Amino acid sequence: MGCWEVDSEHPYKYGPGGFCPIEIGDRVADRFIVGHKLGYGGFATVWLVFDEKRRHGRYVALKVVSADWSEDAKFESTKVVDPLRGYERDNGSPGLFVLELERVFHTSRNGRHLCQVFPVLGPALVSLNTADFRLYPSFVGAFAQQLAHALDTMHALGVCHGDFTPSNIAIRLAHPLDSLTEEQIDEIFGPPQIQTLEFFFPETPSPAPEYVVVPVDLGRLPSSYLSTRLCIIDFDHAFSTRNAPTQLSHIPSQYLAPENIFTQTNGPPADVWALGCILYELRYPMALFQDFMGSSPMATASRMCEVLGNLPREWMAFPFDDDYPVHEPLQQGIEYTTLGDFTERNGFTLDTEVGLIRKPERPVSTSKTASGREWLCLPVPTFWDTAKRDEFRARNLKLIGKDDAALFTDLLRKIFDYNHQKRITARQILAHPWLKETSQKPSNAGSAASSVQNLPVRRKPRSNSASLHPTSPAHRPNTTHRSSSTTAIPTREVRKEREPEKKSSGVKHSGNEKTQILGMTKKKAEGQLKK
Ligand SMILES: Nc1ncnc2c1ncn2[C@@H]1O[C@H](COP(=O)(O)OP(=O)(O)OP(=O)(O)O)[C@@H](O)[C@H]1O
Repeated sequence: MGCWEVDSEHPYKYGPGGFCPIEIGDRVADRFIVGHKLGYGGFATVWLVFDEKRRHGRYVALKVVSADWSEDAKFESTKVVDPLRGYERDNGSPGLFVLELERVFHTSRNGRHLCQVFPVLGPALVSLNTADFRLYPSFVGAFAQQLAHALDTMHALGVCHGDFTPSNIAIRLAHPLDSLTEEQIDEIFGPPQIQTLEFFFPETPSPAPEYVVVPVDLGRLPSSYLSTRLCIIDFDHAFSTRNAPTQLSHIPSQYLAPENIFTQTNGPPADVWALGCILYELRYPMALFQDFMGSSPMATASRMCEVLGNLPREWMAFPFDDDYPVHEPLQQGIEYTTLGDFTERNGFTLDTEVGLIRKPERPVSTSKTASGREWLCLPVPTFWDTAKRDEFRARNLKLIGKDDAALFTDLLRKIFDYNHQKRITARQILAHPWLKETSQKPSNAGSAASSVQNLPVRRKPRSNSASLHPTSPAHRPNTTHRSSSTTAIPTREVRKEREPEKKSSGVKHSGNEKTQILGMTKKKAEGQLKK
């Protein structure tokens, strides 16, 4: 298929049993009119839809699951999350966990798709700390506290998330979008951006839509629409702590816990490991165990060795085939690799990695109409000129202090214990001094109870971001920069160049010239395609 650089699901996801072909303006399940794309994952596409029946409001998020994954046996997890549903009911909403409001089915030429109705949420964490945007430190402590609390609650209720990543954590809206007209929503998000697929699917009828859509940047919502509360989504891979599966986790490689890679063990400690990865990513725009050369369990394990020191001896000698651990009997004639063969070290230990964290300075703003992204993040322009980049950093991105670094490293070391039985629990994380320090700073933006008035004061933005037409550079979609070098030694600088590759939800999209811009309705879309 070749490389696919557009920020959308890969076209190969479409086919019998695969993703549901959906275009802007389509009517799904005889009821939902598709307005914009909100996101995509390995199993589904998620859309901002207008609900003709308005059972849960005018706009909802519709997650349309691939046909094979929609079969009864594969959404068993809904029973698993019953304790979370009960918790939400007892503790009032909106709460920590976002569970489906309703489910319907839709039949496409690729099969029968489960469509889950959810409330519309704000930006996912994955889009808040990237090469182009840095989350203000005032949010870091509050978010860390909420995440540890969510995990602690889940584990206390006997549920493991199993896919705890920055893509599955989102900011709740302060209030629904329902007072906005479709035109106002279009003004906020701009016209949908698409990539046509005729090259991939010359046959008719094609199993794919005519084009795929780049997800909107939910950070373009005015800040008044965003709360400071995080919530956890996507419980598709959740399981009961009493019945943990023995298998390689579905979680993306860079969040895999070592015991999962080497012994297929799943459970609360693996969620905690993933939380450690997320805490680091709240502060640094790159995954800690993301290898420069690519994403796989072996690449992750080798990064663990680099950052944390060698794994136990038996794991260093564990066989991998094609970068995946081999848990079946070994076969003759196959050349397996082991981590023992991996000797490369570039000196990036946990201490040096944490020492590289820079805090963005918050420009003070009082404007409530600034875009959510401006309120949450410092935009970082792309500098090709090193002097300019250094000047920008010196002015806006300050290295974290020694005390902060020492406390944060201490917490991460306790989380990244290779022995999952000795690993700190979510509850113990809540009591760790780093969390206490950072979540109680006076400038803090978001204890669960804080309101917009308690937030740090903000200076009026330089641009006309008060309008519903976001025009500042921070609002414009960014072009993903990809390093063409795959042979260079993975120095920190080179890895930074590659930062944008890992985050692909909501904000970034390819600079591919063929990506087109469309209006909201299908009619408009068709008109553009004919041009
Ligand atoms: N209710 C929502 N409101 C806004 N955006 C959403 C909502 N639900 C999901 N999204 C966006 O869609 C993306 C994909 O959703 P989700 O993680 O549920 O799909 P998935 O196919 O199950 O993903 P995965 O590969 O992680 O299992 C999310 O990362 C998020 O950016």
